[in-house]
Formats: sequence, C-alpha cells, structure tokens
Amino acid sequence: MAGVAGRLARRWCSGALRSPLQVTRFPALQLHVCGPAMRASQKDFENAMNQVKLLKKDPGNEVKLKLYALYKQATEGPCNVPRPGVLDFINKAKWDAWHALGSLPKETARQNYVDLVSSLSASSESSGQVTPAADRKQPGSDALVVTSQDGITTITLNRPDKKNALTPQMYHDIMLALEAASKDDSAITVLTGNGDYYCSGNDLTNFTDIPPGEVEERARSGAVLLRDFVDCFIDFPKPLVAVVNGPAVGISVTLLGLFDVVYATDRATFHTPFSHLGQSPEGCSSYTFPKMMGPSKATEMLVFGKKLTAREACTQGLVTEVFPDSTFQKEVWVRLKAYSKLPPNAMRISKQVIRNREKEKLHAINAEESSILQERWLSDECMNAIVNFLSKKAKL
Ligand SMILES: CCCCC/C=C/CC(=O)SCCNC(=O)CCNC(=O)[C@H](O)C(C)(C)COP(=O)(O)OP(=O)(O)OC[C@H]1O[C@@H](n2cnc3c(N)ncnc32)[C@H](O)[C@@H]1OP(=O)(O)O
Repeated sequence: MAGVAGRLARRWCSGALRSPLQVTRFPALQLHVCGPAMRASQKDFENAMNQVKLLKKDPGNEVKLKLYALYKQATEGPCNVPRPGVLDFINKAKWDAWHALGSLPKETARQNYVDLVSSLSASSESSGQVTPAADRKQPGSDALVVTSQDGITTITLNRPDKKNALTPQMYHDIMLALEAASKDDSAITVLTGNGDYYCSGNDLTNFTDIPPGEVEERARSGAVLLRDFVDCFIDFPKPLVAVVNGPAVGISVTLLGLFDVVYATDRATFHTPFSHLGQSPEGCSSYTFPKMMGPSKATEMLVFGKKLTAREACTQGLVTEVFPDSTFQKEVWVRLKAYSKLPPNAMRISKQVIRNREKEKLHAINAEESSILQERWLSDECMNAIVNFLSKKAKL
C-alpha cells in the first residue's frame, strides 16, 4: 500500500499547489510574518494546502498574497527570480510579497503558512457562512479534497457544479482516501459534500462515449469497480460518519447503510430512483434498508423511488439526527470534535464488535448486487433512462 499512500500524497500536493496561485486582482501590500514557533511537518503543510481549498469565506487578496508568498518560500526558498515588468500588476504583487520574505528559512515559512491557514479555518468555521458553489473549484478539478484536523479525517466531494456526481476517478480516489484514513492517526472519518448537494449519485455521463463493441466490457469493469468501492466501506475499520449537507441521490444514499453515524441538514432529501433509471439497488441496500426500516418502507424507496425528507429518513433509521440547516455545520462539527477526543482504539474496537459479524454477509450481498447491476446496465430500460437524462428530458 506504500504506492497508494505515495499516489495520494502526490495528488493532494499537486491539487493543493494550485490553490495559493489562484491569487487574483490584488493591490501591493505590506507583509507581516510571524516569528518561528513549533515546527510544522510536511504532512501539516499538505493538510493546510488542502484546507485552503475548503475555506468557506474568501480570505481576501491580502491574505491570499501572504499564502502565496509563504507557499513559495516554503517550497522554493528565497525569491531570486527577476521582478516582473511594471505593467504586469498581478505577478509583480506576487513577486513583491514573496521577495518581502527575504531569507526567511523554509521551515519557518512552512510553519507560518500552517498557522495562517489554521487561523483562517477557525474564523471561517465560526462564521457559519456557506460559500456559493460557483465561488469554489474549477469544474472538473480537485473533485475530492481530503483534510485531517482535530483527530478527524474529512473526505469532501468537491464537484458542486455537478451536484457532486461521482466520476470513475472519484470512485478510485475515495477508495484511496479511505485506505489512507484507515491507517492515519485520526479517530473518526467523515464523508461530506461541498455546495448545495451532498451527492447526486453516479455521474450518468459515465455511460456515454463507449465505443461500439465495448459496452459489455465497460459494464463488467464498472461492476468490478462498484464492488471494490463498496467493499472499502464494508471493511472500513474506524467510526465512519456521513455529514449530509444537502440532497442525496442513488449510491450516496444506499451507502449510508454502511456508515456508523449519519447527520443530516433538514434541507437534505434521500432518493434512490433505481427503477426510473432501469437499474437495481447497490451499496448493500437490498439488505441494509429492509433490515433498518422493514421490507415495505425499503420497497417504497428502492423499488418505487420514493424520496424521503431528512426527518422521514431519520424516522426510518437511515439518518441518526437531523439539524436545522442554519446551524448544521456548527453543531455537527462541535459534536464530532468532541467525539474525536475519545480513546481511538476503544472506538475502533467497539465499531468492529458492532459491525464485524455481518461483514462476510455484506461482501456476498455486494458481489450479488454488483453482478445484477452489470446486467441492468446493458438493458434497454437503463439505456433509455440515461439517454433521457442526457437529452434533459428527464430530471428526478
Ligand atoms: C462504478 C460505477 C458505480 C455505479 C453505481 C450506481 C449508482 C446508481 C446511482 O447512483 S443512480 C442515481 C444517478 N443520479 C441521478 O439520476 C441524478 C441525476 N440528476 C438529476 O436528476 C438532477 O441533476 C438533480 C435532481 C440531481 C439536480 O437538479 P437541479 O435542477 O437542481 O440541477 P441540474 O440538473 O441543473 O444539475 C446541475 C448540473 O449537474 C449535472 N448533474 C447532476 N447530477 C448528475 C449526475 N448524476 N450525473 C451527471 N450529471 C449530473 C446536471 O446535468 C447539470 O449539468 P449542466 O450544468 O452541465 O447541465
């Protein structure tokens, strides 16, 4: 798994590298740099780079310049490139900010960067503001963001312009993130979404652009990916919490049966429109849902596609607790931070005592559901539903 960890680290790093460089239209400024304190590790630095991407408030150009300068100093050392021309305002301001750090040691710059991000994260969290989706990431880039703080590793679906629909790359990246989280020193792992949706399920464009003659092979490899993906949730060894920040559709709903705790905003809805899509249940929901809510309520959801409100989902046992949207983030994170201070080994062992005796059964159900779905993907019912969605005739 060393390769996996390495790939993850490189990905986080390269994704994060873009963030400090997204500095736009700023005036020149005077930099204030704090003195050296504790030493931040490379991991702290990488985490901070990821956190920058999740700030709920735009920190403003002055702070972005500081971040940029500290980032450059931490990674490249003192500025010794020529100053951009007088009319190149943006790059000149960036150069000035970097150059102003003089010979500040790389380690100190790294620490100052981590401290600055930490203070920004704290003020952004306490403000309780929600950033409009359009202010966040570029479409298609950095679709998954992983951060670790206060004993909590948070995996954030970050494709808000597509309602956090899951691409094949995201399935792979979530598996890698879970693998890393299972081994890191956090006590709790959280999955959540950025923007107004938690997740709109499988990206339906995954079914497009398949060359003739490759449809069967795509269905086969899709079923393998699905099976591996769901297996990671079945096997995840630590408390796994879903922070459902908005509506959830398809596989993002079915997987909730494999989470240990599900907190939802009262704005969330839960929808599994499998029949509408010519598909069938996955994520072990054919077992977990009837067990949780009884076969009849499970049928309403999984067969008839009934959409539940957050309160209904809570009554059915799919959701642990519902919070008012206005205080959702604040209340949930305060609670999770408190839980994350509990002895991690005790929590891990207790989770396993609760979950382990069903693991084998869940793996078998997952295999069966994946192979049934493989057939469904080849059906006319499924093809027609996808074509309808893509031609905008059908919206759920
Ligand atoms: C390895 C393979 C595993 C496969 C596992 C199988 C899983 C099964 C499922 O998950 S089934 C569920 C599939 N999901 C859906 O059917 C949802 C489809 N989306 C919608 O019905 C709507 O988009 C909506 C209700 C989620 C939101 O509607 P709203 O009007 O609020 O927003 P838009 O429709 O304008 O959406 C904004 C843009 O996002 C794109 N988008 C949303 N969801 C998906 C999706 N699942 N797949 C692909 N694209 C999606 C939508 O097309 C808009 O894009 P545009 O701005 O380019 O038009």
